[in-house]
Amino acid sequence: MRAATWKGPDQPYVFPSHRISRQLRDDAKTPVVLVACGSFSPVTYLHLRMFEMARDYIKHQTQFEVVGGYMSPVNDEYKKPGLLSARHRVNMCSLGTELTSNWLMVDPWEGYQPRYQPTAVVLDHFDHQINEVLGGIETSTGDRKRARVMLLAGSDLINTMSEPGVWAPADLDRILGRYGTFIIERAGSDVDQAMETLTPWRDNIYLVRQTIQNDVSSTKVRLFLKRGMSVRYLLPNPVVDYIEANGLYLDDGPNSNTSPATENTTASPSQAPPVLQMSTLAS
Ligand SMILES: Nc1ncnc2c1ncn2[C@@H]1O[C@H](COP(=O)(O)OP(=O)(O)OP(=O)(O)O)[C@@H](O)[C@H]1O
Ligand SMILES: NC(=O)c1ccc[n+]([C@@H]2O[C@H](COP(=O)(O)O)[C@@H](O)[C@H]2O)c1
Repeated sequence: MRAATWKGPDQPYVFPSHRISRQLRDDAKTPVVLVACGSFSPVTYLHLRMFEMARDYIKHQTQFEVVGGYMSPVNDEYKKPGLLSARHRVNMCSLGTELTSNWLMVDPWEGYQPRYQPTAVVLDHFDHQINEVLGGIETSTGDRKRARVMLLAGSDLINTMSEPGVWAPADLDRILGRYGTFIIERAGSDVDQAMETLTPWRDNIYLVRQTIQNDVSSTKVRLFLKRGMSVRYLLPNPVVDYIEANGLYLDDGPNSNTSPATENTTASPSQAPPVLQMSTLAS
């Protein structure tokens, strides 16, 4: 197995690139690398499925060609409720991607940093690694094309982009103007309203509808685990085994009374745990 296990910030960092397609299949297309930023505490099948939905959409409806996909688990300093250490989250994402997919990877870089890294900085990191360090993607004639790094996110995340104080305006301009995003529709998040505020960047925002609705969330999974209920078939089996072997999520975990922190900004009220979901399960 080639799963990148957590080595810790003291070990030399190596950018994972073992599953990047280094050559374009269709020279006319623009290579794209999908990057999902999030807590992944723990990673679920829905997180993995987001990449497949985006790849199908890209294949059938755009002039892009997907050459790689990454999960980037957020730094511990994000301090969101239920956020387990980056070590465990990276290990779980590695098990989930390496054992269930042939193209997805996990980058531990965010977790290795001494502090929280805003999403714009994370996308800059990927852009640098793929286009400067690796030199982009080769065409059939041996030329090299820059890959577009694009954010992959659920519609709840895009909704926070229209809320004051959560994202620095310069960061939004970099994320949506320079990079762009694929948004996976999420039940309960009205994306149309958010899109109105984001119209300056609408050409760089692609909305992917979920034709088979799946509303698994990490919050619900954590609640099941805390109550001793099964989460099998909501997450990849190796991740379930890892959680059991390490006795994870048996209590509320770290940051249970805090809101997530972002570098430049105040925390978003919408990032608090979903009260409706909690109370629905609390009977
Ligand atoms: N059911 C879903 N539908 C669409 N997008 C989702 C879904 N679950 C998670 N995502 C997206 O996956 C990314 C990472 O999510 P995150 O790790 O915060 O998962 P989560 O399940 O929302 O976590 P939590 O329940 O802890 O808030 C975010 O962009 C989020 O919008
Ligand atoms: N200002 C910012 O860069 C900013 C604001 C809010 C969320 N985020 C990112 O979005 C992701 C959100 O993850 P959660 O949905 O788990 O809270 C995290 O990776 C976080 O870093 C970034």
